[in-house]
Amino acid sequence: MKEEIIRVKNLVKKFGSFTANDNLTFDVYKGEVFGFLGANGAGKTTAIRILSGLSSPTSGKLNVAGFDVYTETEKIKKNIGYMSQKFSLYEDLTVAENIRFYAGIYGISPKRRKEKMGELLKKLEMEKAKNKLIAGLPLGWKQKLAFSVAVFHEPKIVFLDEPTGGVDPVTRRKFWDMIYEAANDGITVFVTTHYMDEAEYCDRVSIMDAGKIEALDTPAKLKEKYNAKDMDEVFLRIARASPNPSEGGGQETITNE
Ligand SMILES: Nc1ncnc2c1ncn2[C@@H]1O[C@H](COP(=O)(O)OP(=O)(O)OP(=O)(O)O)[C@@H](O)[C@H]1O
Repeated sequence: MKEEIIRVKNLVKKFGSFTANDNLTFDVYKGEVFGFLGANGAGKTTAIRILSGLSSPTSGKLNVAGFDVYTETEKIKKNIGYMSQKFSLYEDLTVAENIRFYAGIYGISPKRRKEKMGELLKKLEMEKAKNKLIAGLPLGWKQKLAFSVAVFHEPKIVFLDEPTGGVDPVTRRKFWDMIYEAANDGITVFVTTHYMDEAEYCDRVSIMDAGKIEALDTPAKLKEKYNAKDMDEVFLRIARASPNPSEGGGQETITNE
């Protein structure tokens, strides 16, 4: 039996008279890798911020990891991890300082933190970079570390908002190995991406356009339904460019390299 770990019913988020999330209804199952796709400005980050307890919905019924998004945001924050392309690590702190900082936020004991930090640095092959400032690290390393820090406290769900932006395909593939590893450990992965090859790696994919979910299914079923050879074709049939290019809009689908 599939168990819903995220339940969203009729989510509406308005900014003034503008509707960024227009009546979204969907569930995410425990342990799945759920792709949350849409063109720039479709409303993905807005929904992720709400699901992470960082912003309030205008209306709708939402439950994340067993907690209500209106009244139990602190509990939600303890049970999730969050990584965005724009905000993740502190550039002016070292690798070890960042790990310590996030472990502290999530209430991990110093003993456990020490053990886990050793394991993590070994796994990432970053033992020698332990005392280096984040600012000087290659982007691919930063992303791997940001992801590891986001799941350091073994959350039930990790939200990844465009985690692989700007890195080469090989680094992206390696990043996805880490995503699968987390999913195998039982962490539900909720991920946004503009890379359509990554959409193929997801168990299920939702595609948003102008604040609405236009399609939601497995990549195989979506390709069948839209008679498309790949997810890039599916995406282009569904998603349009943002209506307001000054808000970072415009189509930005990145196809398979
Ligand atoms: N705080 C805010 N106030 C007003 N409008 C906002 C606010 N936050 C987001 N928006 C608008 O809501 C819409 C959806 O934005 P959102 O960032 O959720 O899109 P997105 O799908 O994540 O896009 P991208 O792929 O570019 O990250 C955009 O038109 C954006 O300008």
